[in-house]
Amino acid sequence: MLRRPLTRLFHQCGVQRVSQWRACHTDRSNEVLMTSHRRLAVIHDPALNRGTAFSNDERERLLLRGLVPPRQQALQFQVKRVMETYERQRTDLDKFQFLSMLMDRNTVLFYRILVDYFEELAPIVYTPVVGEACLRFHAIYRRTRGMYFSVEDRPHFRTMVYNWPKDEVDVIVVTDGSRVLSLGDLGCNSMNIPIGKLSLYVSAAGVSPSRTLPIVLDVGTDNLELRENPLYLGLNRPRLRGKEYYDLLDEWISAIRYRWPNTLIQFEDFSSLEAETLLERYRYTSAPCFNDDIQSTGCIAIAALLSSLRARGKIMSDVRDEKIVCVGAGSAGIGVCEGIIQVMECYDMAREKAYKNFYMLDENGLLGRGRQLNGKRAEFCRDDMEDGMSLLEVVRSVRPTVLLGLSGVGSLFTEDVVREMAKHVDRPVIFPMSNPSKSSECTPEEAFEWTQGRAVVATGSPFSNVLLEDGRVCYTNQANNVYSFPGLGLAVTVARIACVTDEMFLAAGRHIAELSSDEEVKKGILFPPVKQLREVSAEVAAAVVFVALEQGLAREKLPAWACESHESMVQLMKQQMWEPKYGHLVAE
Ligand SMILES: NC(=O)C1=CN([C@@H]2O[C@H](COP(=O)(O)OP(=O)(O)OC[C@H]3O[C@@H](n4cnc5c(N)ncnc54)[C@H](OP(=O)(O)O)[C@@H]3O)[C@@H](O)[C@H]2O)C=CC1
Ligand SMILES: CC(=O)C(=O)O
Ligand SMILES: [Mg+2]
Repeated sequence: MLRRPLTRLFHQCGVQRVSQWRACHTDRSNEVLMTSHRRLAVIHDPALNRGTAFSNDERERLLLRGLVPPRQQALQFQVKRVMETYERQRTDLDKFQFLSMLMDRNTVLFYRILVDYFEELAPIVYTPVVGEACLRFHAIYRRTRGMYFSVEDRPHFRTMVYNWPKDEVDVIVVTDGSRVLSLGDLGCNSMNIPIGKLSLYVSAAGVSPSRTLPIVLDVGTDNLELRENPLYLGLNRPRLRGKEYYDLLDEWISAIRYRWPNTLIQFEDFSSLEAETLLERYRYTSAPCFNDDIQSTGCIAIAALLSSLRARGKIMSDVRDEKIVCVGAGSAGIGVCEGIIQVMECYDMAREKAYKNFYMLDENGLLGRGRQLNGKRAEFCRDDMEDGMSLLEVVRSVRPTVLLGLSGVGSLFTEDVVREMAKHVDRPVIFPMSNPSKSSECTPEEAFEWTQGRAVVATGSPFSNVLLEDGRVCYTNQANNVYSFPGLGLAVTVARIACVTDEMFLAAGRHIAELSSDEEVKKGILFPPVKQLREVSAEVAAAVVFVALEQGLAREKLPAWACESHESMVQLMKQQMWEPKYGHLVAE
């Protein structure tokens, strides 16, 4: 990606004269993989392995003759074989494991099928199945991937970062496993989350896989069941908290920055208090970082809401008139409502006034009069309403236009609630955004049935469209932060963005809202489907880069032609994407 050019192409050289080999992906990113391995070492390195696809020439030069079956096969036939075996896996968890093993075996082949069959495979490597895989991580563990930094490693953080074999890392996704989807504290079992997120950076935005690094911070867990399980792979100690926790995080981030000063860090699935504190602590002081659950979720919610205005025949500035009930006042709920407030501000609404459009509930009901709260939550507290009102009472009294679910609790949007809402609005906007699927506040089927197909629906995990009894098809959307973070990562990598700002997510969200045609949005299709995520990511990346240029945060000098228009910037972003295909092997 706008970096090292290919140096020496060396096809013809004989093996005796060659001491080192370089596997080179002649993809558009001009990425060069270095290796001094030969024979089985090449086959056992997923970044270099190409299994039956090694050419005769490569077999000769890498001393692989006889170590792979004789017939040379093109990638497309490998894809066919892999997909046939994949289809034979019995359960979703079997499919997850099958794909993990493929990822460990052959990077190009893994990403080829992930890109080509994205719609079918994303729910396996990502939500919902990744949740099940985290619950079972200790039981199904096969091979290490990424890095673990535990409390006990603390004195070694600065040196252990050098144990990672790559000098160049574009994106790190890190979790402390304290709030994994809606599954709670899973400690070290959370590793599949950063791995899954990074596989989306690669497949959905063309970030180079060799430049990604998944990390778990093992600061202990309060999940006693896991701790007492002899197969659990994390430390058997309670979670570190307070000053000690933040000191450890400071040391970790300083070690990371010591080796990789410009790498993008994505904070993922930290529990709310830590998520918000860490974001405020590092967002402006340390090179690019963001919190996915707060900021990227805000981005896709902005997109879904603005697009829903189009679906309802309104204009974008009508966002100021929305009455929004948000169930869930954690990092995602706050991130989403904060994002929508920023949109309202864009349409000249004062922030203090904008808060009045929101009604937020937590486990104790409405955040109302007299509730003692800290931080951003306090701003959403309604002094004009009784504290603790139930969701049904709130919906009855407020008559909301929008109902958001970010509670992590399935089935909270009951028939009573949805029918009550639908009495007062033509097209109720219902976004049950919690993950995984069983935590969805309602299913699209329920939302459509209880509103006679009038609802505009977007869920966090994927659900199918719904066929009503009268033959109408009702469309569902996946309002998931996967629409946001891969494109952001591509933008940060290509333009070497120094700092990730809220304005970048805002611009991306507003742009995604315009990607569907009028005809599509009228049907309730709010943005392009996940199978078009590569295109969406290029659009998101372009929108983000323009904000970075405006804010003086892009350190890379981008080609002038690309800066001429949004379309040209999209073009540049597409050109910079890593493509899963075999390049030529070249020698050093
Ligand atoms: N679609 C997407 O892209 C994304 C979805 N999410 C999903 O959002 C959900 C929440 O994430 P996050 O905010 O980080 O989690 P948190 O645990 O921080 O927050 C959950 C919030 O829901 C509240 N809550 C719990 N039970 C109820 C209930 N019965 N009624 C009303 N409110 C309730 C909690 O209340 P209290 O504070 O009292 O405990 C808390 O405010 C998860 O399922 C996550 O997977 C997250 C990020 C992205
Ligand atoms: C999607 C996501 O980030 C979450 O559910 O936490
Ligand atoms: Mg998350």
